[in-house]
Amino acid sequence: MPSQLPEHAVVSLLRLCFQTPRCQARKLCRHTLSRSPKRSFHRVKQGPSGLESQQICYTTQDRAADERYASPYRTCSGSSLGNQRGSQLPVLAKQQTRSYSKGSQEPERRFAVLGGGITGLSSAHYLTQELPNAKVTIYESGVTLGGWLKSKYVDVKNGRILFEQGPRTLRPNTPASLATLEMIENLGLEEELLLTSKNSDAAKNRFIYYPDHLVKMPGPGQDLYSMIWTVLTEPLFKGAFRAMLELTRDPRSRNIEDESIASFLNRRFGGPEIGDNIVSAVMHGIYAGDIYQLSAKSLFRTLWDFEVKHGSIMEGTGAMWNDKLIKAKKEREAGLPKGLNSETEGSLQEMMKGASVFTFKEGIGQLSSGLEASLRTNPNVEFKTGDKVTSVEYDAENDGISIKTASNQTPEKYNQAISTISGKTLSNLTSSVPSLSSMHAVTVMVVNLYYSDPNILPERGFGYLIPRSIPFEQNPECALGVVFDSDAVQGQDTVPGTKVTVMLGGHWWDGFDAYPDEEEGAAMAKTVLYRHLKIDVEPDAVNVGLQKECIPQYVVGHERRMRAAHMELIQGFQEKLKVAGNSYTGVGLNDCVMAAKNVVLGIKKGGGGGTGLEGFVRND
Ligand SMILES: C=Cc1c2[nH]c(c1C)Cc1[nH]c(c(CCC(=O)O)c1C)Cc1[nH]c(c(C)c1CCC(=O)O)Cc1[nH]c(c(C)c1C=C)C2
Repeated sequence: MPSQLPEHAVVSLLRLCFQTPRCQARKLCRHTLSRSPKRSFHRVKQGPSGLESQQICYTTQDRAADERYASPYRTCSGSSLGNQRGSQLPVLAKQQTRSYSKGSQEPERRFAVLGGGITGLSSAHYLTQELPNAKVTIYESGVTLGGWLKSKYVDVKNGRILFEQGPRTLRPNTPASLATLEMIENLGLEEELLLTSKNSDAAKNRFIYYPDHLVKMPGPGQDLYSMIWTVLTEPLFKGAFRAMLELTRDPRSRNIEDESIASFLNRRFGGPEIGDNIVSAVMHGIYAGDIYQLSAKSLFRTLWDFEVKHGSIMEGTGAMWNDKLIKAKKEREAGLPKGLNSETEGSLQEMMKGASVFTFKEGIGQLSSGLEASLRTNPNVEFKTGDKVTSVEYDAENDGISIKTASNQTPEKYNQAISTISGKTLSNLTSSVPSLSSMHAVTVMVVNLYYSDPNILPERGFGYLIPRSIPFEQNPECALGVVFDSDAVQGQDTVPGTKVTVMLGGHWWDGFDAYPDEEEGAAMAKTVLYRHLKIDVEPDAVNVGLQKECIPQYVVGHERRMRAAHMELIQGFQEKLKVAGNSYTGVGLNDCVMAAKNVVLGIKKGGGGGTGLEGFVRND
């Protein structure tokens, strides 16, 4: 019996849905939630950094021991590992920075980078690499750098464990990952990498909770018979066979400029089940967002284009697989290993070919701390932290940018600036980009839990997601999903055990003006784990963080809004202000690094250099 049969068309479609969008792209779709639990929690305190985030951690052995937080590895509020390492300027293993270009005769130019998160640090990195005579000032309103990358060690009995409050892993084998891998090599961080194998449980097993149990998603390596059995017997796949008729449905009318993911899937698959049950879960796991608001054109670009180009999504998917098979055959005939060519041989890319995801030995924060450490050794780079930018204006006299901060009302002048702060925040600093003012981002409460028992999970895998179709009574906590961290990444903790992260809120908390506090969040997470996984033991360590407005939502009309913002940046700033970051061209970490690189390459190329949003113009 063959164990690796070619993938079924439906499975191919699902995998496409699981791809990180390579989004390029105002009408806000009507909020069609059948339920919107407007619970009121008491207001949380403001976090100390510019990002509105708040954390508390305690162990069940010693919750009240506040003095624990004196240790940098245990400090809760904003002192992530990455930040802590960076602020002490550690000598990273093999820390080195190789130049991309040498001996440049470039005139000295002053650049401002707004935001000290991963996009800001990457932008500064590329500016120093590509334009060696650039003087770079990084503005960060918080006191620490690294943005949403928040890795933190917590002491537990007999050892320490790593908790991630933001992104935890990166995908290595996507076009967007190339820039990140190149940057990792450039920073000399290769030896710090931790890879999760494609053969691991985490790579093979991803679950959706529906209606009252975990259902394994069909994926590579699964045999066709068990896939068919799952699709036939699990209520999760209701509507899958009707979905086959997609092939026979007419493509959309040219008048539809964009629509919500729910509307797109409903139209193509003849009912809401696939969207509400499967796709809504996946969108919870990437955007913590609502498929009735998120843009199909922006986030499902490939499928969106298939509909028009091939007449149906299924036909497009078939054609795509055919092209892939032809390409693989050609590569085989040329004697090259799968997916590689002579340029990638021996590189990190080759090393990554067996990996499903990767991170660093001391957490994802090592990337930002590595960048920060490298930038701090560069005399051309200046950091301005703990000071809020209050205005960004076009400086007509010098054809540049002038920036004011809370502590300095005398404008600082720059030749150009790269804004990596959220689109909405930027629109509040200038009257020239009104199109970004309606951008919205969701808030997620992230609850990390550690149990010393390594065998309490009923299944091994990456974790599970919870679709919108789970009734409120069964998910009053508004849980989005649970990551099985101890399976997803191995090698970061010094003691065995089970580590999970429960994510709460997202779009379910849209419109809330107060959120659960840390104790409530911890209690809610434990209730979720009991209801879904029957975990009834107390965790040995808990770490709760409220990540305010952490994931921008690319809602219907995102492309049009980005095109308008592009024009506004040209008109209002003569292309001297560029934008990059998760508000625009993808919410993933890889997307952010790639956006930073593209913006800097645009500047290097000369001319206007673009705005960072020119892809939306070409894309239409
Ligand atoms: C349950 C909530 C969330 C989980 N992760 C995130 C949320 C809101 C955030 C997130 N996850 C991904 C991204 C994109 C990052 C990138 O690619 O660099 C973000 C911002 C990746 C991702 N996670 C899942 C999928 C299908 C993807 C797309 C890329 C990929 O295939 O890796 C699934 C997933 N996320 C979570 C769980 C529990 C889960 C699946 C079981 C947690």
